[in-house]
Amino acid sequence: MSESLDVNVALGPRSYHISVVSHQFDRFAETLETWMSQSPAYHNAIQEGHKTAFIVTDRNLSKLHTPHIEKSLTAQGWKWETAIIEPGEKSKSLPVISELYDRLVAMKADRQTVLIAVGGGVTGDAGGFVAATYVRGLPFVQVPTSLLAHVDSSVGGKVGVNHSQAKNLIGAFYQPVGVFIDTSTLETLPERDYRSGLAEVVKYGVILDANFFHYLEENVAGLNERDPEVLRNIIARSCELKAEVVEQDEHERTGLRAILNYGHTFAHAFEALCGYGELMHGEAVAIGMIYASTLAEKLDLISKHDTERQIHLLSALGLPVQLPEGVSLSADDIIDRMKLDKKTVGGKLRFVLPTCLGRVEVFKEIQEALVREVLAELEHSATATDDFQI
Ligand SMILES: NC(=O)c1ccc[n+]([C@@H]2O[C@H](COP(=O)([O-])OP(=O)(O)OC[C@H]3O[C@@H](n4cnc5c(N)ncnc54)[C@H](O)[C@@H]3O)[C@@H](O)[C@H]2O)c1
Ligand SMILES: O=C(O)C(=O)C[C@@H](O)[C@H](O)[C@H](O)COP(=O)(O)O
Ligand SMILES: [Zn+2]
Repeated sequence: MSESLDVNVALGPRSYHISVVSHQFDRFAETLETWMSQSPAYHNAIQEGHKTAFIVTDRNLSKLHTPHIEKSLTAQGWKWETAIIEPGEKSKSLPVISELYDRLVAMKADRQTVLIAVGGGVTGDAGGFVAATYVRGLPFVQVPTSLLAHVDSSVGGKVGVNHSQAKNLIGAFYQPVGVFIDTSTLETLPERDYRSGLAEVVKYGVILDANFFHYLEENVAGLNERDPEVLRNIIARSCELKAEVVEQDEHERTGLRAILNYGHTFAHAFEALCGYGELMHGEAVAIGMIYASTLAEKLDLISKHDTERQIHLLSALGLPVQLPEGVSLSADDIIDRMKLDKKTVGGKLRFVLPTCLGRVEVFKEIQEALVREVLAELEHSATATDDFQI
């Protein structure tokens, strides 16, 4: 994976680059300066020599890859401070955000202080929310280190934290100045976190690209072995697909961007009800996609065979396709939590459902009774090919 690759996210004055490289952390600060110089909002900072950064990272990354970023910044004459948050979903919370604000106050950060999030989706979402809100906006750079963050969370500008009742309920749309993906970080990513990222990759195949779905089916072995060439292909294609959607509907106003939420209406309810961090986000999305696809079957939108292909691929990638053994959630609770989903309007649930592999639509008038049928059916079904436990 030596060649570098660049995906552009074209959003007018908020356009930015996603740079996909391998073993090139020593070039990070140089790349950052190039991006800032090209940005209409921040080119003055570099010209005037303001080179101060606030790094947000989690405790695991602080011992692995964050030191490379710090070293690169120092070599290029930057001053920086690092704030370390605890790993895991519980850090996507307002108390953690508040602690980060305190650190920025203590270092007398100003509007030219660059916030660099080094970590998985949790660090990117929480760090990004701080960047969006502190002094009404700091320049923000994503250095994603998990597969999920490479293919999804670092791109598109959704930042925020969870409410105890619902995922990502408090947040903003705030685009980064650039996304620096060094795929070498995947060498240290634990297995469960790696597989969680694969769920969002499968999602892109179902919602937008049947050929990509087929590519994933054909490359299960390479995916399971983290084959560098396969990884590079899936990261690049996922970023391209997400960029195309975000470019057309940055703020999820037309409904197009909502397609990226396939499986998430169920998934977010499961994550909140199981307790944040019990199910990984990607695991919940894998299960949620099968619930959504089953709902689509009931509406005669998709064939049983197409749901089975998803079950088969997700299972082959070591992902759950039903709630873990021992987890029993009431339908009332699930529907209650789904009503807090950001797609819900006037108390009516909206679902992103497949009409074939490679295509989904947003459906606004789904009978609650049908959703209850799916919840009841799948709670006791034996769809998974492997047992999965959290
Ligand atoms: N903003 C978006 O568009 C978007 C998209 C998808 C998901 N998300 C959010 O992303 C979060 C999930 O992200 P995640 O799966 O990356 O979780 P995470 O940030 O909790 O990372 C998972 C675990 O992997 C560790 N880790 C990360 N990179 C590592 C590496 N290279 N080596 C060793 N350990 C490493 C972390 O320390 C953590 O323990 C969820 O909160 C989800 O809601 C956001
Ligand atoms: O970027 C998007 O848009 C997505 O929906 C991507 C999702 O994978 C991601 O989990 C996102 O955080 C969900 O957003 P939300 O608006 O449903 O909270
Ligand atoms: Zn997601």
